[in-house]
Amino acid sequence: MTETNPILDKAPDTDSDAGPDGAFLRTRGVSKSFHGRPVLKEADFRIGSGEIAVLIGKSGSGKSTLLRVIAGLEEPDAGDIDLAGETVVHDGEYQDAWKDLRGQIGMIFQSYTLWPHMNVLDNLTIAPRLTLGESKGELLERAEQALTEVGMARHLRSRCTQLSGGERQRVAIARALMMRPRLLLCDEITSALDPPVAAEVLGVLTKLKEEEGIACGIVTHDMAFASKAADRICFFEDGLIKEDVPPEQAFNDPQTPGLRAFIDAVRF
Ligand SMILES: Nc1ncnc2c1ncn2[C@@H]1O[C@H](COP(=O)(O)OP(=O)(O)OP(=O)(O)O)[C@@H](O)[C@H]1O
Repeated sequence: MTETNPILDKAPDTDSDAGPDGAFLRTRGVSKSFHGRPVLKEADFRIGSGEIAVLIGKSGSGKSTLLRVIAGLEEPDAGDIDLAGETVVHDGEYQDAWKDLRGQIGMIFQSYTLWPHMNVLDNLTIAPRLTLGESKGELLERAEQALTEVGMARHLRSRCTQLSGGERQRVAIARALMMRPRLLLCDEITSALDPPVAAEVLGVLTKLKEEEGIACGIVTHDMAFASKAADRICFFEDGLIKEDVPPEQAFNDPQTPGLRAFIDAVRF
């Protein structure tokens, strides 16, 4: 019997959903100001399918804002965003393709944002129940599959208040998987976790990129985590990416003065 994956069976083919340069996500010249103060200044960024790009940089440099703009939680003022080979934002304006493709983006935050009074199954199924109109049976199967992906299958009926921080973060990843994302954006998801637990979360993300071809963008201040997780380190400074290199180069041979000073300051 052929094995099926209910999460991915309905997702687009990984090989055919990237742009011409192989990037699943690309931002070009994305700008965003808050109260007249520019936070993103024509930021160019890309993530390929099956790749983890880690954004590092000083606090307040605009890393989270870039993720939030990509996720559609903040509107860009200008610039283009391509997703799965389609332009979803052009010159700061959402295009028709955005409606079809926005569901391919999942975002996870440091604070888990799980409903504490609900059990794990309810936390996983509430959004697809409200938005996809799928049957309980289908959703149960998907929830089991998503929890298996993150090594939490035995916690289907656990209350979230009974889970440790690392377990909650894995449930938060499983919840994002319920919506069948092809792009996962993670904002400081390990900063409340101790190193062994952060390593478990890293294992989950690595498996998702390698086995499912998910594109993953991570913002973190944890340089040990960044160096292990990243295929590419993107150094963010003053509203745009100043250096985009493999982790070995970022940490051992940074080219720009900004990244050199940053790495010296945070050396672990
Ligand atoms: N909704 C908002 N309204 C007003 N200002 C905002 C808003 N979101 C972000 N900012 C401001 O934009 C700047 C960049 O914030 P952002 O959170 O993107 O930085 P960051 O690099 O992710 O920082 P950190 O590493 O501390 O999370 C900050 O000065 C922040 O106060």
